[in-house]
Amino acid sequence: MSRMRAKVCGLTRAEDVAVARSAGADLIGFVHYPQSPRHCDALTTLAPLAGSAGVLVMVAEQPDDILQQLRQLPLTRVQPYLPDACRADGVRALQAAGYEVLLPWPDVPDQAPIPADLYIWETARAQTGVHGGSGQAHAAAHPPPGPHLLAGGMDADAIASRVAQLPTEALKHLAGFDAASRLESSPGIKDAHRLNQFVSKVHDYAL
Ligand SMILES: O=C(O)c1ccccc1N[C@@H]1O[C@H](COP(=O)(O)O)[C@@H](O)[C@H]1O
Repeated sequence: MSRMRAKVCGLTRAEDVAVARSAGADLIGFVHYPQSPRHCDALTTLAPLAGSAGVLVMVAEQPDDILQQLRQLPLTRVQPYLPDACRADGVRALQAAGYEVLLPWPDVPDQAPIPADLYIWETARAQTGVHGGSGQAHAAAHPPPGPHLLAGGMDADAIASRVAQLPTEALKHLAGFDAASRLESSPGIKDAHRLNQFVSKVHDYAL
C-alpha cells in the first residue's frame, strides 16, 4: 500500500504556503473563485511558491476560461468546476493541453464516469449550497470510478471515522485526503497547527 497523499486547499497567503510545504503537503490548492472566502487574489505570486505541489482550483463556465488562467501560471494540475454540459469535454481539453486533472466528484448518484487522473470525492453543491469548501461531510454513498482523495469537512480528527464509513469498494481506490475550511483560524487564513496535524495524520495513516 503506497503512502496516502495530503492535499491542503484554499491557501491565500505566502506564509501559509510555506507552512504547507514544510509540513510536506503533497498537493497545495489555490482557489480561483471570487465568491469563495478562500479566493486567492495573488495567484501569480503564490503559485510559484508551491513548487510541483500546486493545483489550480477553479469554478468556470467553460474550459477555455480555465485554460486561459492556467497559461499564466507555473502549475501542471487543475481541479476544474464546470457545468455538467461541458464537464467531460472540459476534462478532455485540459488533459489534451497537458494538465493533470483532479476531478471534483460530488457524492450524488448516476454520474457519467468521466476519466480523470484523480478524483476529489466531495460534498455535493445540492447539499451545501456552495462549490466545494463547505466544511461539511457527505454520506460516502457514491464513490468515484478511480483513485480519489476523500474531501468534505476533513481534518486530522475526521480521518479515522470517515474511513470507517467508506464502502469496501471505495477503499481500494482511496489515495489520500483533502482539507480546506477546517484547517482555518478564520476564512481564508490557515491555522499552522491544524494544517501540520492534518498532513502528519494523513502520512501516518495506513489502511
Ligand atoms: O474552498 C473553497 O472555497 C472552494 C471553492 C470552490 C471550489 C472548491 C473549493 N474547495 C474545495 O472544496 C473541497 C472541500 O472543502 P472543505 O474541506 O469541506 O472546506 C476541497 O476539495 C477543496 O479543494
